[in-house]
Amino acid sequence: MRVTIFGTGYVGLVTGTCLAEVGNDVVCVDVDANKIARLERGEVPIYEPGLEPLVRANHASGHLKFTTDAAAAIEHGQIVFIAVGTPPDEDGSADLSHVLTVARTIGRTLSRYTVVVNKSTVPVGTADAVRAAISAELSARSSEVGFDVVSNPEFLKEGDAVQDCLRPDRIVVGAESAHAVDLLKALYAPFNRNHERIVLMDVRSAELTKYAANAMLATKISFMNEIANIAEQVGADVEQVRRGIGSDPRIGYHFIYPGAGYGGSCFPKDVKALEYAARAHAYEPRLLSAVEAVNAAQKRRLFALIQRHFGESLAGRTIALWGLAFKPNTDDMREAPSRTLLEQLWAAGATVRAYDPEAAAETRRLYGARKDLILCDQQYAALEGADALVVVTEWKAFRSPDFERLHALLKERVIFDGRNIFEPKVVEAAGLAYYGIGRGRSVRAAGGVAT
Ligand SMILES: NC(=O)c1ccc[n+]([C@@H]2O[C@H](COP(=O)([O-])OP(=O)(O)OC[C@H]3O[C@@H](n4cnc5c(N)ncnc54)[C@H](O)[C@@H]3O)[C@@H](O)[C@H]2O)c1
Ligand SMILES: O=c1ccn([C@@H]2O[C@H](COP(=O)(O)OP(=O)(O)O[C@H]3O[C@H](CO)[C@@H](O)[C@H](O)[C@H]3O)[C@@H](O)[C@H]2O)c(=O)[nH]1
Repeated sequence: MRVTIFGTGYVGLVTGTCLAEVGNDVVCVDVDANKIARLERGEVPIYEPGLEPLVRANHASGHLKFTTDAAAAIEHGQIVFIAVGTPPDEDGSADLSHVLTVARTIGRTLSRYTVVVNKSTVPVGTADAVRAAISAELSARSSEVGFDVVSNPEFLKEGDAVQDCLRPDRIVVGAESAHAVDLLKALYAPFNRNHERIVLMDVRSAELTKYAANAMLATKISFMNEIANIAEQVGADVEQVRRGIGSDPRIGYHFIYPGAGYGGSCFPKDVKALEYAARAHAYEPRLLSAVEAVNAAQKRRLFALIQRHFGESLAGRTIALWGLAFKPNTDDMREAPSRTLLEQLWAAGATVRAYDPEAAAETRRLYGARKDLILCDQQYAALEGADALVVVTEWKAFRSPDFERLHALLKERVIFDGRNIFEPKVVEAAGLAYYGIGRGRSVRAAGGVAT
């Protein structure tokens, strides 16, 4: 099939590449000429495991093309995907300007029946707005070309994006047109072989399904962070509690890891956008507000533990950070808990020595050169001259460190484990003080309950 994808970010590039991989002819279009030039040279602008070789192979075979020429791209596609950003506006609502710009471009160019598929995360009613924007442009040039608008939200996770796209656990399709449904079924057939993954529904329900999924996952995390904070106060270990509740299949082991708070480009913005939409429809979303408030406080938790350990002033202290990306296997720093911690540490006068396997360049782009940030290219180099180690992102390489080396390098011999990846007893046996998230017993042993 001939497919066009607007937007070559995480969603557009991964979707386009996976569709090309199964034999479709895909044209990816972006307004960012620099990004397109890099992709043309075989450079993938994001770190996403497994993506670069697939992009290169499909580009070389001619199945995957990149362009800034929107009109030519629209001409190409039987199916045109919209996969552009929907960032939060100042009031928390989803900014639909990129989506609607693409819709207008489609309306100005369309010359034959096309199925327009919205993959961006958008509030309920956006498909109607996209349809209206295309229709207005078609009427302006007295064109009667037919088209359908379908909602097909994306559920891929950064760091696992290629696998999620090649092996989706569900493909939500919200459509009113039987012809559009048939076309999408045919397009997704290679990803839908072992059992039926397509969940068909009406357009508005599909739009809401995306927000419901992210809000549910964010709720699980905030719930668990709340339990962790209670565990800390009452002297229980949330890791034992996590295993105790996860074994109940109604609860499950997924997405109940407490930590430094959820970040990334999706959960924070999507919870806010759903809250905004609820209020716009005269419903007060009390649970969503609490999910967000718990998360905002959780992002400040590590700093509270560090400050309590060192006393009021951190001026002159050097803190080593392992992990800057919002989660492992990505270089994405959007809404990363590390950013809250960095900014709090700097405001308190501390210097940070940080190591992340992939996010150093992004950190440099965000913060520029500053003398209270030293980006190290090796995980133990971050510890040189540092008072304490803070684990912010649970990269695999951090899971089994050489604790004797940590003991030798750290001046104050204390570890703040923001992802609970270490066993407190093992750390303490190596002569280091241990603070985790919600691990009350060791918090007490190390000098008091944190508030
Ligand atoms: N990142 C994820 O893991 C993820 C997963 C599921 C859904 N989503 C949703 O998918 C959408 C895209 O997210 P993303 O992370 O891929 O965004 P992104 O910011 O990585 O990429 C968006 C791309 O769209 C391009 N763009 C903007 N306006 C354009 C236009 N008029 N024409 C062509 N290109 C244009 C930008 O230049 C950019 O390259 C968002 O709504 C997001 O919420 C993201
Ligand atoms: O038990 C957990 C699981 C995750 N997180 C944090 O939650 C955030 C988001 O993680 P994850 O969901 O793995 O990454 P995303 O790439 O943001 O993916 C989410 O957001 C995407 C964009 O909408 C959706 O498509 C995905 O289904 C959804 O998982 C990260 O900061 C994680 O550290 C926790 O704190 N505890």
